[in-house]
Amino acid sequence: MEKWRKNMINKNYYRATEQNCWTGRNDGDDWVQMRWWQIVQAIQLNEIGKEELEHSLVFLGFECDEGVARNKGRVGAIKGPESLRKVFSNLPVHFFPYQKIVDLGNIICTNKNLEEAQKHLSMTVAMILEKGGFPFLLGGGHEILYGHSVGVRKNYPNKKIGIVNFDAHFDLRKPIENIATSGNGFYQIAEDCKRENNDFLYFVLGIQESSNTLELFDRAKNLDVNYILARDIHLLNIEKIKNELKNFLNKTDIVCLTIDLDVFASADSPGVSAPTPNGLRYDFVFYEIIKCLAESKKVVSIDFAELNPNFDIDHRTAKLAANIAFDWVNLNRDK
Ligand SMILES: N=CN[C@@H](CCC(=O)O)C(=O)O
Ligand SMILES: [Mn+2]
Ligand SMILES: [Mn+2]
Repeated sequence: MEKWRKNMINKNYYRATEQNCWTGRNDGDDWVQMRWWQIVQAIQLNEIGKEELEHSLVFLGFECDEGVARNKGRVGAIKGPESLRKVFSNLPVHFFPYQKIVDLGNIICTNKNLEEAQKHLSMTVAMILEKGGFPFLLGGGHEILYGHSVGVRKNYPNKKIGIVNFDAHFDLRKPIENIATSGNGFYQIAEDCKRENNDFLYFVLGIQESSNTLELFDRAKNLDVNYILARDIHLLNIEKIKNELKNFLNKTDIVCLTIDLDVFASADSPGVSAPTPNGLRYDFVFYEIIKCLAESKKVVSIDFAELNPNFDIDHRTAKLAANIAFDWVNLNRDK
């Protein structure tokens, strides 16, 4: 029996999604009338065969905010996956029959054992990739990133893996006694890279000077992190940003994309642990960056992190994430 399958039969870290959680407005059954809820197929982890994930976008939730709690943030991201599924449900289908969507359910962390939950996440991500799917991960605190990236590394041990992060924060805190949090995922990855003799290829866009200490800036410099401040992400700089991103992408074979929703302005994205009043907008510039990533054809997986429905006025943050998801799928559809 495959290792991931054996582990998943122990249900401590996994909850399947019921098909009926995918529901929404019904405009009819013709494919030009359809919404995502009508095409998503909920499949239990232990039921899948190879053909079911091939060329599929595969949702996998990470019901966890233990990393946020350990980082002294506002908890609530454990309910992020549920909220994301709700807003994704009503998105119109602009790609059928090009794109199949599967929902594999959630990795859960109900016992504070974050490290074990991250292991299960990584195992499942590796399995999805191995079976030809595109992991589309629904957080969860930004501790989702570590499990995500370890899973990608498992499946691609010899590739140059770049990580592109949209975030107000570097997430380069030094772990105390090896404890994972939502604020140290990139430090953990940097350490792994050092140990395994891999390049640490990290590009982060949207950094706020006022949300990161000089120590973190220093660490970013020492680790050769490419970063662009939120303040420098605007129309006048668009060619420069795209060039920097393309130069980074050229150093990589494949890329994981992670979107910490606190990168956006808190007016648009209030539902996070650490809101950012002067964050990014989802405007033309952000779309151009996403388009540049899609055109590279190097992105193998995505996660959305830090959605905290407790503070999400009008579901603004979840809907913003849904818009990114919508654009991402349409930018990548086969024409
Ligand atoms: N995931 C990262 N979170 C931020 C939290 C900042 C805050 O709570 O204000 C960090 O660790 O720096
Ligand atoms: Mn952040
Ligand atoms: Mn983060």
